[in-house]
Amino acid sequence: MHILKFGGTSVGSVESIKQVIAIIEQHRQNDTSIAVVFSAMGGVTNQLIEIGRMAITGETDYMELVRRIEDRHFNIVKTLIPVKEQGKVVAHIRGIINELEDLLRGVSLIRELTLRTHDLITSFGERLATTIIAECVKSRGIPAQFLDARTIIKTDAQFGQAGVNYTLTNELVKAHFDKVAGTAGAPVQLITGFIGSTEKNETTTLGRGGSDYTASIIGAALNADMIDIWTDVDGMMTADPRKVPNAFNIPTITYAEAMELSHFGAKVIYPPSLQPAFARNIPIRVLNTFNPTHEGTLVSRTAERRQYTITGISSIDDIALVNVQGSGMIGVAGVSAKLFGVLAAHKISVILISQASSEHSICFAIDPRGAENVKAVLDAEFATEIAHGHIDNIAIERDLSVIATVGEGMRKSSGIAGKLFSVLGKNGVNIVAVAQGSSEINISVVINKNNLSKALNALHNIFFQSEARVLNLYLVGTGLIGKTLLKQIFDQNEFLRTEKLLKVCVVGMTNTRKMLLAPRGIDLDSWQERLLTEGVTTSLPAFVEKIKDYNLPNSVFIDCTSDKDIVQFYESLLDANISVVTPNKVANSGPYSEYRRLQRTALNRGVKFLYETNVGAGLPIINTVQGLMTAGDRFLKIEAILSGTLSYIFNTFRIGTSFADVVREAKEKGYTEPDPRDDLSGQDVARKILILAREAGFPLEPEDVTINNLLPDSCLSAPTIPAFFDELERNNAYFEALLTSAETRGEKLRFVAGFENNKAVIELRSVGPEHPFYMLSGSDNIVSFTTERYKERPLVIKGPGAGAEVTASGVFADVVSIGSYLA
Ligand SMILES: NC(=O)C1=CN([C@@H]2O[C@H](COP(=O)(O)OP(=O)(O)OC[C@H]3O[C@@H](n4cnc5c(N)ncnc54)[C@H](O)[C@@H]3O)[C@@H](O)[C@H]2O)C=CC1
Ligand SMILES: N[C@@H](CC=O)C(=O)O
Ligand code: NA
Repeated sequence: MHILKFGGTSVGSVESIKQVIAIIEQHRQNDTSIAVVFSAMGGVTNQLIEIGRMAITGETDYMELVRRIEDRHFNIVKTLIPVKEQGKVVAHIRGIINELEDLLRGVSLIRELTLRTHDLITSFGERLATTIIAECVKSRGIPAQFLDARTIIKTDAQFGQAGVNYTLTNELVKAHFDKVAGTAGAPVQLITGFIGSTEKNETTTLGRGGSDYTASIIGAALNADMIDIWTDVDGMMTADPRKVPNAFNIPTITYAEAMELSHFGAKVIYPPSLQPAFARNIPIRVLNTFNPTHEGTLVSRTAERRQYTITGISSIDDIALVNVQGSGMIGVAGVSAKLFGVLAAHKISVILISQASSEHSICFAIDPRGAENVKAVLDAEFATEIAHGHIDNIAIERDLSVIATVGEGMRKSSGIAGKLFSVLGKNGVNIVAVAQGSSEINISVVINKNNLSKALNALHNIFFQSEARVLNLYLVGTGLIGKTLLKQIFDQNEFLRTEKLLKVCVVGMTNTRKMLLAPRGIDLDSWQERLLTEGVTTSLPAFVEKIKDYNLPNSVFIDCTSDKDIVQFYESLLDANISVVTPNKVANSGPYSEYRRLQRTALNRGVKFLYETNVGAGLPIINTVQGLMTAGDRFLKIEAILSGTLSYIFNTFRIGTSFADVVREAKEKGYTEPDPRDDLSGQDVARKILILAREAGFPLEPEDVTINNLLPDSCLSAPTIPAFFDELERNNAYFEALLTSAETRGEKLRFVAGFENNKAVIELRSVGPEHPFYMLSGSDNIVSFTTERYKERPLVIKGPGAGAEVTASGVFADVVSIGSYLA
């Protein structure tokens, strides 16, 4: 025997009922013997409750609502039952509605609605729906029979949530089905869900999940092979898809997992109502009436081997935490008995409990609507202990959520809690309380409500690993480097997704004109167009505020500008657990205290502040220095060529050519700063040697760097970029003279930065063929580190140190390393 149960949405409309009939026909064709349980048409139970309420208050419009229910049912008859049979069915329905109307007239006369009558009124929903569907099924030539569950499910008289008399019920169910099996044609039993009756034949209802309960009771009594719960979603999902867009279907789940998940708000099924089936080890499938070929979710005693260690993540979005604490609780037996005793006596349901082994405090989560009441109750109950100072005041904390990570797989593997706390920590989600039952299949954490979505998505992303981890990027600056970076991300995304399980998603971008924020991602093959058409006028403060508001997990802010003002936002971004990656040297080359503060903030927040491209573009210079420092080496001397622009210029400039033109070429090749005066003035190199010295452990200030000028004063003081180029033209002879003097000695011009004995000096030198800096070409940078461990021969890094591709690539590598760190 196979039991099918269809919920309210499955029987809510003409179309869905057609679908239901098709599913029943399918089973008949497959020759499975079935019994089918139905809920009321979607919304009808609530309408009946409302009608009852109106009837006692004497509001007469309730008849209008009754008419609406009647019409909805008549409409099914008119569309799904052949005309010649309609009269009979309409009369039948009318008869049932008359009975309801008589009952309501009684209620409105005596102005009283007992729970008993309330149950009777609500029973009409299932009775009407099942009656009609039975007629529809029969009119299709399928042998079928309406079965009023009140004749087989016997309960006590606890109206509203009646307790089932299993002994009697099981007997009646078996007897009925035995009798049906002996009947010619063995008609399919179409059964009203949700209702039963007392021994005195008074109508009762079975409480929450009532129709599932009916299916479960009958399935258990008949020892069914399977129970199918037909609903309007493709089974249970790894998380609520409204909160976690990447959630997906769970093919198999155990009873225990289903129970834990549903306690934490996953509402597809209500497992307590399936208890009779669980007890008999009857598998239950959750299926979608509107997508009947989908495999749905199989709930059974043991789940098959899983790909993931956890099965699902669920949450209760709004809870309050009650904290009872005090020195008088330590080692005193009976405090928790008293506490939970009084909560039970006041019918206060506790969602989660946590007590540390110090016994100094117990905290528990409750529905926030009851928080005031709980406080009053506990204040009264513990008045003496509070007065004597044994217990501090009872404290209530609000605006919290609880997230439950559930899975049988957690029982056997270590590191799950570590992963969970680590991912929340790296995303700046503070954990207010934790609970793990000894069954080990649920770890619950209480967090601030405003972090709920971020936490759910971050956890889902990390635990369901075959799904790529998402990095959410916000890019400021879509100039040379920014644009190249976007292109590189676009080209590399597929590789990162498949090979590194990393999904890099650009969710915001801005330049000086327009900004665009799109938490669902911006397509990188058309970002220019989107920024132009959908972007709004740039406001950096607004952009940053929005980033914080979105509170997306694994967020990275990328500054691809050379702007000085933007730097002021770094600290607050890091503070909000957003990593920062930048080629912009401004932040790291201001006052030492500011440099230090950013480092500290990132460290304290567990996020990253990365700037490999501050020195030597994509060359691994900063990482190398940091690596040596971490390993305890000490820096003695740094000597370097750190300007790609100046390297290019001195490798290209020849007597008889225009120095200004060579500078223009460097700019066109993407080597210069947005303002090339920064390069030629030595400013850019000064920043770099300062940053290197700081990374090497020396707290230098900008004024500790001496720049021996390369340019004549008139060039240095040029007020605009065009004026600067004019001055360069005018001073061509000066540059030729520099070059000639070097060449006559067989040397080359090099703009060298040096750091030794706490002093940094930058100057133009001419070096001979024996010098390691002689053999450079193009935009090459070179840096030579003499350290305690690299004393005899220095550690040297050399290669192109400027240009769009190599710089963007260095920025990209920083971004990807954050992806690995977060994983
Ligand atoms: N070119 C190279 O080889 C290297 C460059 N860098 C650094 O990369 C950074 C970017 O350089 P480029 O791309 O060449 O500059 P760029 O001038 O081509 O682009 C700068 C972008 O930033 C935007 N921007 C500037 N201020 C802004 C603000 N306040 N709000 C929003 N957007 C703003 C501009 O609209 C533009 O889109 C600079 O800091 C530079 O020092 C670092 C290493 C190497
Ligand atoms: N303008 C810089 C670019 C890298 O920082 C240079 O020329 O080196
Ligand atoms: Na670098």
